[in-house]
Amino acid sequence: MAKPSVAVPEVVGAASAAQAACPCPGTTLFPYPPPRGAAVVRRKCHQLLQVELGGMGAAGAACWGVESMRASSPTHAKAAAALAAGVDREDERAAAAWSARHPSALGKFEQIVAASEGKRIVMFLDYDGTLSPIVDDPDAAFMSETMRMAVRSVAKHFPTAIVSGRCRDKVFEFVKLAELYYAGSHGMDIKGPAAAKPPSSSSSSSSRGHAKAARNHNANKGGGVVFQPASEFLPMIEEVHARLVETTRGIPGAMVENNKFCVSVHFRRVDEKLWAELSESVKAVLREYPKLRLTQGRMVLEVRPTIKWDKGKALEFLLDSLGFADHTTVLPVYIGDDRTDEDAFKVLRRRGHGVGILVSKHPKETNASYSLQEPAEVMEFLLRLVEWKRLSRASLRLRLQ
Ligand SMILES: O=P(O)(O)OC[C@H]1O[C@H](O[C@H]2O[C@H](CO)[C@@H](O)[C@H](O)[C@H]2O)[C@H](O)[C@@H](O)[C@@H]1O
Repeated sequence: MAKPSVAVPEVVGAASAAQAACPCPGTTLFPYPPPRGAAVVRRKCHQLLQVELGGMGAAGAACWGVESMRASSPTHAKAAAALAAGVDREDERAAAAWSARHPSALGKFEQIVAASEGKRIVMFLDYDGTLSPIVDDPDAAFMSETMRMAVRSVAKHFPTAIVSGRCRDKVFEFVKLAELYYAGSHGMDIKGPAAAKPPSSSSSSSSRGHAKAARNHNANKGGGVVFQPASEFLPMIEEVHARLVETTRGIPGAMVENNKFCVSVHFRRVDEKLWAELSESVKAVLREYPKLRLTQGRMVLEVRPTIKWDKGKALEFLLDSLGFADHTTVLPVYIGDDRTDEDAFKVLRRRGHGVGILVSKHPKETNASYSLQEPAEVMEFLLRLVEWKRLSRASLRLRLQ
């Protein structure tokens, strides 16, 4: 009889309080800086709803603005100052409750590996904020050589995928490991290593759900999987990218990044006084493209197709098409820091199978079960996994002698 995949702490408390106070059913809140108690969460509700409205398409996007942009990254100077300003008792209690619900994946390492007993771990890693620290210049978000070595070691033992909002080629330039799977453009551009196992036709129910999608993918020459569910949007994204470059040209610090199937408009280096103007310019362009929607990440506005595809779908697609859908033999582990990673955490939670790990220094609404504070802890976790695997293999060899 298969063991349960992993103990998943319930998400209750502050989040529930916030959701109860919010008028939109099903709205999930991911505030930056994180609220430190239910009362704060309630006060912030309106602002946070505005953040999430970014996910409701260009029309919905018209509702949100500077407040949500201001709330979009804990690295924002004012947010950092607020966090440094002191922590009261209520804050401390809320932080402790959050840590109990999302304990450190390092502290609970034994629990996580116990859940993988008899199963193959499949590793999914976000890039920015997970493998590389958040920096001002998106083109300079380099990964350290030690992190690269850790990921390489992990990939030797476990099938490993990078799932990023970035263009796939760009994230590959940063990671530089040919042996991995890559899902770029928030999962809309998936490619496996040349020597990857060809997609199998698994018969699990979730696989059947992806049957149509899977029919669209092609085998690489070397047998790897390639899947681009938003390919029809390519010309539109090119056009919108050019329009956004043009329209934001006069706003110092604004940067428009072409991520192939989506576009990022960065405002990390834009003076806060100009955020309203920037967001208005982006929304004005998007009004002409009803098939595109606007979401928000860490100090970035993200323009993407309205198709129902996200990092969660990419995770399911990879699991299903590579023959890793069977929860009795596979344990997916997903590590990410951003709102877009929540789609993947939700999938793991819904399947009741797998380990979601949020990278965040601060309490933050999440569907992940565990937490790690920063990329340095991600690296430590990866190295511990490698060491654990090495030791368990060695002990198995001894037992077989
Ligand atoms: O899914 P991810 O791999 O986390 O990609 C999400 C976005 O990451 C990048 O932007 C973020 O990181 C930059 C570098 O640290 C930072 O300057 C920016 O403020 C962050 O939002 C990337 O540039 C975006 O295109 C991705 O959508």
